[in-house]
This record gives sequence, structure tokens and C-alpha cells, in this order.
Amino acid sequence: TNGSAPAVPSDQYDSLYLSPVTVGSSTLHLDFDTGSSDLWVFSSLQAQSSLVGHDYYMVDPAKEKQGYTWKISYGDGSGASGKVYADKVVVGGVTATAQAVEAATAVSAQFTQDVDTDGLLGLAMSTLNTVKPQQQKTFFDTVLKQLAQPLFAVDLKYHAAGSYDFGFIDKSKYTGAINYVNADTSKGWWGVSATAYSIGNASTSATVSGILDTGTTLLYVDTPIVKAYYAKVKGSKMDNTQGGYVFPCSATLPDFSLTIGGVKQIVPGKHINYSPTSAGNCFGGIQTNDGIGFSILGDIFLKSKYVIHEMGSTPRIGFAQQ
Ligand SMILES: C[C@H]1CC[C@H](NC(=O)Cn2ccnc2)CC1
Repeated sequence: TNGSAPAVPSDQYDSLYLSPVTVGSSTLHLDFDTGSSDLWVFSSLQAQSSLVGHDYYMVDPAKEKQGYTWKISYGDGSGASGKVYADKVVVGGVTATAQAVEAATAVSAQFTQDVDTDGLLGLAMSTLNTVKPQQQKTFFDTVLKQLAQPLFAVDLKYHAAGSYDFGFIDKSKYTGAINYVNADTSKGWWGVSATAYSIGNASTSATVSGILDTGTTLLYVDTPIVKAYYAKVKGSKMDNTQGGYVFPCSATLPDFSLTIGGVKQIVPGKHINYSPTSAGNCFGGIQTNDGIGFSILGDIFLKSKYVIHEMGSTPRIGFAQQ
């Protein structure tokens, strides 16, 4: 069975995208995250005070995987932990009858205060799953065999609802050719490399290695590239109080591209004006990866493309223009 689920921006800035998922008998709104591999949810195991505003999974003790635990922390310092259940999970009509559902007993403040997000659904490789004593499969790995094709496609949009397709490529969601490159899954992520970047009409040869990450809002690249980009934005500056580069909201932002598989994958300048700040300027969608050694191609990069993640004998990533 193939299927498709909507990806709805959680707020006016596309901070994250939420998709409806049936977990047991509840419908929750989860953040599909190609940068991690745990399916975890707010649950009845948590203190009531932590559940205010959230939909949550009502655990059934008969379905508990006794003695199994999980604990995850993300690059932005957020995290969660809890117990594990085997239950039915349905995404866009695709059913996993006994999916490992990671029910939270504790979550960090960033998640508690984000009342729209009821948990995450990881879509990276299952080798990154945090469940102990036995690592569990992602939803995608669980349903892989029932899909017509071993793939999912990501269609995030700028200030609009997009979708996640499972098992099929939707020709109505892109124009032109799909450009495929092999994925580097050796670190558990959907890894890609670029051979150049461009700012406006100027192209620079460089090796930019990164991971595709729907769970990250912005586009994080090496500091020299970030500096070169904002050098082309009048009035821009690094503002440590705001935590990154800001600029006058009236600024014209140049397009940015990464050349992947010989094809320029363009991020429109318009998408790089992420949001207004509390200080009266605007916060950039391109920021430094703080020298973590690789780039994070988050939603700012993804929301102009239709991106196919194919787990064939040789994992591949396909890029097409929305
Ligand atoms: C420098 C980057 C900063 C942003 C980091 N992204 C995340 O932490 C993504 N995420 C998933 C769940 N909650 C957050 C990746 C590193």
C-alpha cells in the first residue's frame, strides 16, 4: 500500500511542519524528521501538567515492550525519553501493525511549550534509533516491504501545506527532471555532497557535505560561506543576542544554490528571509553550522524542491523542482 500525508507549517514562519498520524487509537500531529530515527510521542505516562495543549498517546500496558527504554537528544539541545510500546501506526493510509512507539515519560521544555507538536517520526536510518536493549525500526523501515517502491518523497512548501509521499513518486508535485545522486548513509543520515555553491550569479567551487534534515528549520553551512552570503546583504550583521545573522526586513536577498550531481539546487532569496526578530530586523534562513564539520540542509533548503529518498540496494536521493 502506498500513501501520502500532509505536511502543514506549524506557524507563519514554517518553524516546523506537522503531519497527522494515527498511533493506537489517537490521532497525533508529528514532526517528520529525516535527521533522526525515533518515533516518539507525548503520552499518558507524563505528568498531566506536561500534556496541556497536546494530543497524546494513551498507553496500553498490555502492549508495553517490557524493559525497553529510549532517550534522545537533538543538536539544538532539546530531548526526550521514555518507555516503548508495540502498536498500530497509520500514516496516509499506510499501516504498520506493530510499530515501536516510544512513549515519553519526560520531554524538554522546548517540546512542552510547543503545544502543536505531539512528537517526532524519524525517517533517517534505523541505525540511529535510541531504543535499548534492542534498537527498533523506523516507520519507513517497518512498512518498506509493502510499498510499491522503496522510497518516500518530501514536498515541503514555503508558507503552505505540502506532503510526504510513501511508496510512489507524484508527478503532479514537480516539474522537469529528477536528478539522482547516491546517498551517503554511512553515518545513519541521508548524506549528500555539493561541489560548488552560488550566491546570486557568482559561483564558487567548494566541497559542501551535508545531511538532508526535515526536522531542522534553517540551512546551516560552513562559516566562510555564511559570511560570503551576508556580505551581499546590505545592513546585515551577526547578532549574538539573536543567535545569528540578521538584516533589515526590506533587504533584497540573493538566491543561494548548492551544485549537487552537477545540478544547481537553488534556494530563492525570498525563502532566506526566515522571520522578523524581537529587535525589529529579520533573521536569516542561512546560518553557521558552528564548525560541526558538516552542513544541515533543513527546511529552508528543502521547501523549493521535491526530494525523493530511495532505499534501494544503493540508497539514492532525487531532487526535482517544485
Ligand atoms: C547546528 C544545527 C542546529 C539545529 C539542529 N537541529 C535539530 O536539533 C533538529 N531537531 C530535531 C528535533 N528537534 C530539533 C542541528 C544542528
